[in-house]
Amino acid sequence: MTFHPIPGSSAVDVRDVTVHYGDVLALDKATLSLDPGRICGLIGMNGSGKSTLFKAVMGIVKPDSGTVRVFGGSPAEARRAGTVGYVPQSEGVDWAFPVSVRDVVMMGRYGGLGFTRRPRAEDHDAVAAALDRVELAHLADRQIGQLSGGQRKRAFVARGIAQGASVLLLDEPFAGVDKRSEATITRLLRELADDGAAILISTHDLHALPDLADEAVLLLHRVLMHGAPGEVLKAENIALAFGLDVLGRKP
Ligand SMILES: Nc1ncnc2c1ncn2[C@@H]1O[C@H](COP(=O)(O)OP(=O)(O)OP(=O)(O)O)[C@@H](O)[C@H]1O
Repeated sequence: MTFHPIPGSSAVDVRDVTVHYGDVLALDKATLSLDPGRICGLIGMNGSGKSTLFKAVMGIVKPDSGTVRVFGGSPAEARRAGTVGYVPQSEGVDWAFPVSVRDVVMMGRYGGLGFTRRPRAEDHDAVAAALDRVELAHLADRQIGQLSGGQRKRAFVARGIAQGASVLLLDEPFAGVDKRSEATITRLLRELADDGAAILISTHDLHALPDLADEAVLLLHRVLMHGAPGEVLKAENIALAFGLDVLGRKP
């Protein structure tokens, strides 16, 4: 693979990034950087640009202006090299697709090569280890759609683990997820961060954030605020991002 990380650079560096879809402004000079070993919660209302930010970090959406760097290099190359892992929103996945849980996790091993390469012993070992880590080894042969919401998320986290991603992007990982899966995913993410991964999580679950994240970002097309979760989650700051008064005061 042709990805060459630059030592000492941030895991993710998004600088002054603007993205339009036609006339719709999705990101407006968004600036954000994230270091290895850190978990960052991304908070913003529907349509505030969270998924677009993820797509920019994956090199799938090209900014109109501004720059995105992953470990100092090109985001698309980082994704193709397996450096960036993605746990999609449930809505974005075709759950009827005829693949097993093991197949989904194996996809993390193929990178840009597609399915033309036969898995080697080391690929099988990495997949088995990742399934163990998310506590899904016993369900490896099930079709992916035959898992609960939380188990599906864990399967995609396992894909990121199997590919050895150093940047993990999770889009609403706790939506429709039972408490056990939430606890497993939270514990795993902390372990992955302790191993040096940089983790960006979009979530509407504001209560879970202080236990989950080291830092938080409020997004409303722009980055309104980036800091410690306790500070970012203050009612007046949340009100700014969501355009409402969460304390119930009259404007
Ligand atoms: N492919 C697209 N074509 C046109 N407009 C788009 C497209 N994708 C996103 N948008 C628009 O860009 C803006 C940002 O969308 P985005 O999906 O990034 O927000 P989000 O914060 O992830 O929302 P949600 O919480 O609902 O998932 C929205 O106004 C959305 O309607």
